[in-house]
Order: sequence, then structure tokens, then C-alpha cells
Amino acid sequence: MLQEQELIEATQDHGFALKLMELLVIPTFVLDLNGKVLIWNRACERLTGVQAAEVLGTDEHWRCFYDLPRPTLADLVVQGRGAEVHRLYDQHVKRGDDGNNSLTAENWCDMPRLGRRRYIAADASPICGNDGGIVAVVQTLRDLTDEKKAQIALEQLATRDGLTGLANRRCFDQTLQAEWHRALRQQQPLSLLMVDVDNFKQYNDAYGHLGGDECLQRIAGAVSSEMRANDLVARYGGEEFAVILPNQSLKGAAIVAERIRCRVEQLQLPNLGTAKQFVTVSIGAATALPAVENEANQLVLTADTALYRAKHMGRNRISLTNEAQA
Ligand SMILES: Nc1nc2c(ncn2[C@@H]2O[C@H](COP(=O)(O)OP(=O)(O)OP(=O)(O)O)[C@@H](O)[C@H]2O)c(=O)[nH]1
Repeated sequence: MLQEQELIEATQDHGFALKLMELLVIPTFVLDLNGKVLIWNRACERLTGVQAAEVLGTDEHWRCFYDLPRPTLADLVVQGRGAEVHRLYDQHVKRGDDGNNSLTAENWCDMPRLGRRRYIAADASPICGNDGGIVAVVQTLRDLTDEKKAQIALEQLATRDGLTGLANRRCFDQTLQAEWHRALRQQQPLSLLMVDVDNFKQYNDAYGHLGGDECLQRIAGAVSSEMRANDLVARYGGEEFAVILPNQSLKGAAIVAERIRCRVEQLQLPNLGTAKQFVTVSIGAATALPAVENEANQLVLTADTALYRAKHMGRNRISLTNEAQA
């Protein structure tokens, strides 16, 4: 809050507006048309940990926010580079629609002086002179780190399985639909693996439910280790996992499935009393070339049928079904 005495002093000063800006509780800085810092208010000092004396008259203000050189939002306005805002900032970006080239954006900032990242929302607007021409650009900042972290935590809760950290069933359903439609548009195959732990009831009986939980976590790690960037592995339910393999043929899916099967076997988690003596998985694989007349659910059913066959044939194996043959 402005101190009363400071406010009185400010109003008596010719540079009332400038003084007021310096005392604003909102972190604010102002650049001249050469991109040099004219004002760096106290709230901005507090937010960045950088004193005004260090940046005033320089164009080094980016260092207060980033480890590597890049323009701030105000620089984009000064340089007339507003169109680049989409490339330089996270998706939470919009251009000012008031026709005066103002910009609004949010992103994670390194905050080198503080030594910890902060999520900052910024607004940059031109200050115009009497003739309407731009004389400076003002940038205000809001620290939204706590809100952003809360949002990320909520999103995690909504999409992650609590035990394994994998995508949960809800996330799987949404991703499968999205990938199905993408494959339909791009006329690419979509493959799915259903991975089920063998004789897991026996494992639970022998090692207890907590032991069983730990086993599921180890298997989740083994399955994830075989994934590429665009693949999705989810906990489908209980001791069953599902793997979405976009743009993957049945042959490619079979290779991934076999690698997963081997990887779990190599964990050598003892499951005494079973044929193999170790924890193993059975995997059903299916591939579809999506068409408007069929649905993603059919792919799940087909992969499930293949899984059932793998179990029936003795477990610790993979079984393939091309959807067209199902
Ligand atoms: N520890 C633990 N066990 C679970 C969890 N979810 C499901 N299970 C157990 O997984 C077991 C699954 O048993 P079944 O469906 O009979 O299958 P299985 O014994 O693996 O036999 P096959 O699948 O035919 O090889 C049950 O005992 C469930 O209680 C979980 O989150 N943690």
C-alpha cells in the first residue's frame, strides 16, 4: 500500500505518474523506445530480487527473468514483434484486442536471482504521447506460481493413477478417442496392447496386498520403459495395463509387446508356485485402420480377445489379432 506521506510527496511532484508507478503494489517496469529500462518499481524489485539501480538505463532486464537471452513481452511491443508471442510463450496467450498492440501472456520464468522458477502472467501496453505515437511501453506482472502449481496438481489427480503414476482409465479413454480420430484423419493404423499380470491372485495371496501393490509398480515401470514419446501406457484397471501405439502396424505392435513381456520376465520377481516361478504377463495386441463405420471400443474388444487367447494358450506370451479378422 502507498504510504500516506509518499502519496503526498508524489502528488507535489511533476513526475506524479512516474512516481505513482514506482510505488504501485503491482510489479511494473517501463521501457523506452530503445528497449532501455525507464522505470523498475519496488514491487518489481521484490518479484525479481533485482534492484532498480542494477537495470535502469540498460536493456539487460531480460536477465531478471531468464537464464538465456530472449525478449520480454514489453520488448516485443517496442520492436513491433507482437506476432511472435505465440512462438515465445506458453499456450495461455492472447493478443490485445483493443487495437493498440498490447500483449498478454503467461509462462514459466527462470528468475535467476531468486534461484527458483515462477509462473508469471504479464501484460505489456504502449504508452502513447499527445500525438498518438508510442513513447514507451509499460509491462505489469503477476506471480501466478501457486495457482499454476495447484492447477497442475489437480490435472495430475484427474489423469494419473495413484498407485503407479501411469495414466488412469479416464485418461486412457480420452486419449484412445483422440488418437482414433487422428488416425482416421491421417489414415494411419492404430495399435493397442492389453497387458495382464499372470496369476496375480496367487501373488497377492503369497506376498500380501502391499507386496502386490509394489509388484504392480515395478511392472508399470517396466512397461513404461519400452514406450516412445507418442505412446501412452495406462493402468486399465486392477492388474491390467493398456498401451496405445499411434501409427503402429500389427507387426510393430508385436515387437513392442514381446519387448514388454521380456522386460517383465527379466525383473525376476518371484511368484513361487507358478509354472515360471517368476511374475510374467500375457499380452493381447490388436491393430485397426480406423474408418467412420467402426469405433475405438472395437479395438479394445479385439485386443481383449487376443489377451484372453494368450492366457488360454498358457500365459507369459503375446497373441495378435488384426481387427479386420476379428
Ligand atoms: N495388490 C493389488 N492387487 C490387486 C489390485 N487390483 C487387483 N488386484 C488383484 O489382482 C488379482 C487378479 O486376479 P484374477 O483376476 O483372478 O487373475 P489372475 O490371478 O492374475 O489370473 P490370470 O489373469 O488368469 O493369470 C485379484 O486377486 C485382485 O485382488 C491392486 O491394486 N493391488
